[in-house]
Amino acid sequence: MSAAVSAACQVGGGAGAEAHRMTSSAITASGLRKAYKDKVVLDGLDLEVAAGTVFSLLGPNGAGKTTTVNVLTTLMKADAGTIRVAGHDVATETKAVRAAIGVTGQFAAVDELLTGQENLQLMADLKGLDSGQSRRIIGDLLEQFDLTESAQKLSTTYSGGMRRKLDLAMTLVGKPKIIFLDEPTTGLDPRSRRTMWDIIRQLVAEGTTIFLTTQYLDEADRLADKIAVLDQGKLVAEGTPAELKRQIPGSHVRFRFTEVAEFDAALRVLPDATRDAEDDLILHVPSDGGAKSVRSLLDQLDAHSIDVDEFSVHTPDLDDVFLALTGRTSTKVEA
Ligand SMILES: Nc1ncnc2c1ncn2[C@@H]1O[C@H](COP(=O)(O)OP(=O)(O)OP(=O)(O)O)[C@@H](O)[C@H]1O
Repeated sequence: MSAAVSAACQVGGGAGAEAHRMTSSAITASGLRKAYKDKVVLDGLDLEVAAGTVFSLLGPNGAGKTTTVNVLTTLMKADAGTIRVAGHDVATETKAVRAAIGVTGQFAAVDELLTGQENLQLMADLKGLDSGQSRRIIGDLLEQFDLTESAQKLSTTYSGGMRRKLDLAMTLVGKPKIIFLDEPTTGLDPRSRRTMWDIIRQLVAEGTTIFLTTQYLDEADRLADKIAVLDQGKLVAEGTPAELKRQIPGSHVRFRFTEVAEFDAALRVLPDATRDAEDDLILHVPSDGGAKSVRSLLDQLDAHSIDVDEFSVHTPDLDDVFLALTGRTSTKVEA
């Protein structure tokens, strides 16, 4: 999402200027369709995001995530389908939708010629806050985002992490009920990423709804109440992280042997074992991965004097889910 897009949405938000009707669904979309000429990008999408939760939209590059966000945030018109955001129809109540949402893009909407404080002040002025209100809100946000010390410095001197935090802080000036976060931690170091996660959790604890697109599956795993996987314009799976993980083959223990003879013997002793596709000294044995089951497998090998070089327990993560559902490895996993 471009800075212009991000800025347009932020400007559109209005500090609670318009009371909006909040239902238990913050966002509902049904039959969403969008095509660029004859290329269908969203092919009858249905979405439901409960208020006060984190909803994560995952998908490979080009799946249609940004198009979905653009349509939900009024920046682009859908070809068909109905969408309600914060209780308002996106097609006919654009202003009310914009007043209820904030959008933070991958590319910061931060003005580099201004200091951190001035950027926040600009947002406060755009929202029409009086000076008392804006001083209090800006002070609180600078403190919450650990930016107080850098507040008087030009934002061009900020690190990537600080700019993203400032970008999100600017979105929060208007106290949006629903925030669209487009890849909020891409390129951040692990510490900044954790700070961002804490901020997101705190926002949700206060009742904000977060619509998160991310290329980090572990991020969706940690933050999302519900995940939807988009592939070629359709949702191929939807559920809690645990539900999605249950949809794919379960955990297993991986044994490595040093000798082919040991490997062959183990294959005879452990009837459920299967060969690794790439390494002919590795076996996989289905298991819940618990200490008891692993000990029992090791005891069986021991009883036949079979030496194991090393073993590891593998439980499915969202990467496995993504691979199983889309036939592609996702994206990136945090180091
Ligand atoms: N303005 C446009 N005109 C034509 N095709 C477009 C336009 N915008 C996007 N597309 C195409 O629509 C598809 C979906 O794009 P979109 O940006 O929504 O995907 P995405 O899931 O956000 O991808 P990424 O993870 O790479 O950002 C892609 O194939 C893209 O090339």
